[in-house]
Amino acid sequence: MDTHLDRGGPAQPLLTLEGLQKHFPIKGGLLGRTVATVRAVDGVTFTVEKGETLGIVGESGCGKSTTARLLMRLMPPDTGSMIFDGEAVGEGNAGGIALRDYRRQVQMVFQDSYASLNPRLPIEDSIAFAPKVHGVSDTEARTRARDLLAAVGLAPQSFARRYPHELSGGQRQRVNIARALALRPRLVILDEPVSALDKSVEAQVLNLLVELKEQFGLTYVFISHDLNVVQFISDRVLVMYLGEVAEIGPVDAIYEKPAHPYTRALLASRPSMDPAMRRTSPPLTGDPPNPVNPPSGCRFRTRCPLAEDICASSKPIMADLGGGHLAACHIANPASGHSKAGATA
Ligand SMILES: Nc1ncnc2c1ncn2[C@@H]1O[C@H](COP(=O)(O)OP(=O)(O)OP(=O)(O)O)[C@@H](O)[C@H]1O
Repeated sequence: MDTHLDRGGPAQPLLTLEGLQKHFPIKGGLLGRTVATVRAVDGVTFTVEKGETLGIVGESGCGKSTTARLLMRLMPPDTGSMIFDGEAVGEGNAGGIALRDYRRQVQMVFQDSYASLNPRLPIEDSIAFAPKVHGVSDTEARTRARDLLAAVGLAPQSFARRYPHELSGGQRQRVNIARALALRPRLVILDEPVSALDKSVEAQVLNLLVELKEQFGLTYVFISHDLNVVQFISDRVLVMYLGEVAEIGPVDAIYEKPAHPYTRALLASRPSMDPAMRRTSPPLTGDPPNPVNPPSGCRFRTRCPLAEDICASSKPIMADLGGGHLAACHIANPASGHSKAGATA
C-alpha cells in the first residue's frame, strides 16, 4: 500500500537515481595499465514515476545502454544511489532491498530477440525458467508461461512447444516480453525493443506494450534512438548527451517546446521534422566528441550553434522550466542572464 498516496501527498517515485556514474577503464601496454577512461555515464540524476513510460533518447554512444544496465544492476555504478520504492538498492542487510529481490521486480527486454532465449528450449520452457528458479512449482510456472503467451498474442496451443528459430522476429520479441513478465515485475527496461523489427511489426509490438502496461500495472523505461517511437510510447522523455542528462520533461514539452539546443537539433534531424522548427534550429552535424575526453563546461558546446564563452568555462546546471521540464543549458535557462529567445521558442 502506498502511504504517500493514502495521505494525499505526492506519489513516491518508483525509482530514484542520483549522481549515477559508470566509467570504463581502457587498458593498454604490456602491463595492462589503465591508459584512459570512457565516461559512459557521468553523474546522471532522474526519477521513474509509478505507472509512467519514461523514454530515453540520444545518439549512439551517449550512454543509453549503460544506463539500462545500471538500472537492471547488471553491473554496479561507480558512485551514485538507486532508491527503489523508498528502499536503497543492493543493501538488503542494511534496511534496503536486496539485489535478488530488486532483480525480480525489474526486468529487461533487449533489441536482439534471439539473445535472451535458449535456442535448445521450447519457448514455454524459456518463459517458465525464471519463475522455477524463484521457487514456483513446475505446473504453476508452465501455467504462467501459457497465460503469458496468450497475453502477448501467441496462442499457447500452437506456440508453447515451438523453438525460437521457428518464430518470426516479431513473434520472438513477443516471447521475450512474456519472459520478462514471468516474474511479475513492476518495472520493465526496454532497450531498443522494436529497432530490429519491420515497421508494420514494430507498430503491433508497440501497441502490445501499451496494452500489457495497462493490464499488468507496469512502469516502463523505454530506450530508443528512434524519436518517433519514443514520442508515441512515452509520458516523459529524457535526452542524454555524452553520458549526461541534457533535458527531461513531459513528452509534449520535449517535442513541442524543446529547450536544449541538442534536443532541438535531434528533432530537426528527423526526416518528418516540422519545417518551421527546421528553420529556427539546424539539424545535427558531425559526431559526438570522444567520451574519453569530453569538452569542458557544456559537453554539447562544440556542436552548438548558440554556444557562448560561458558554455566552455562553466557546466550548466539543470534549470527548472516549469511543469516538470528541466534542461541543462546556460542559454535556455531564464535565470542565467544568457537566455536567448530562439533557445526556448
Ligand atoms: N564495457 C565497456 N567497456 C568500455 N567502453 C564501453 C563499455 N560499454 C560501453 N562503453 C562505451 O561507453 C559509451 C556509452 O556506450 P552505450 O552503449 O551506453 O551508449 P548507447 O547510447 O547505448 O549507444 P548505442 O545506441 O550505440 O547502443 C560508448 O563510448 C561505449 O563505447
